[in-house]
Amino acid sequence: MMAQQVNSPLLKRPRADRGAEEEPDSSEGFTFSQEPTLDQIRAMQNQFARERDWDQFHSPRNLLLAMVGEVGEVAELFQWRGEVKEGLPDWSEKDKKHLSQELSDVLIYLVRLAEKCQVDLPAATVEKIKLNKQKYPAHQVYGSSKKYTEYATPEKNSS
Ligand SMILES: Nc1ccn([C@H]2C[C@H](O)[C@@H](COP(=O)(O)OP(=O)(O)OP(=O)(O)O)O2)c(=O)n1
Repeated sequence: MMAQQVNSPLLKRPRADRGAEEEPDSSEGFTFSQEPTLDQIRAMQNQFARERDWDQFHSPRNLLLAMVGEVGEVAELFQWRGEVKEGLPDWSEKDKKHLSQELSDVLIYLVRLAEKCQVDLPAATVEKIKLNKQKYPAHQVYGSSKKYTEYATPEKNSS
C-alpha cells in the first residue's frame, strides 16, 4: 500500500531536459489503485448513510465539521515527530495503517460534502489544476515555492 522506491533518473533531471513522454506521473513510483473512482466512493458512502438513516445528520455544515475533525486526527499522527520522510520508512505498520484510515475518513467526508453541495469534485479538480497551471506557469516558477502574489506580473486568481 505504501510507496515503492523507484530510482528513476527522470525524477532528478531538470524539467527542461525531459521530453513530455518521459514525464514521471507519480511520486517515487507510487500510484493509486484505478478503482474505486470518486463517484464510486460517493455512491458507497451514500448507501452507507441511507442504510443507517444517517442522511438526516449529513448536512453540509455537519460534514464540514466532521471532515475538519478528521484532518485534526491526521495532524495528531504527525505531531511531535519532526520532519517525516517520503514513504514513511520510520513509521510502524500500525501507525501507517492508522494514517491510511484517517486519510480515508477525510476523503469520505470530503466526497460526501461535495455531493451534498452538488460540486462535481473530479471535474472541479481538473478545472482547478488547469487554473493552477495558468496561475503558476512552469517556466516562471520552476523550483520556487513563492505564492503567485510575490511574482512581478502575477496571474489573476479567478477562483
Ligand atoms: N455520523 C457519521 C459517523 C461516522 N461516519 C463514517 C465516516 C467516517 O469514515 C467514519 C468516522 O467514524 P468515527 O466518527 O467513529 O471516527 P474514527 O473512525 O476516526 O474513530 P476515532 O475517532 O475513534 O478515531 O465513519 C459517517 O459517515 N457519519
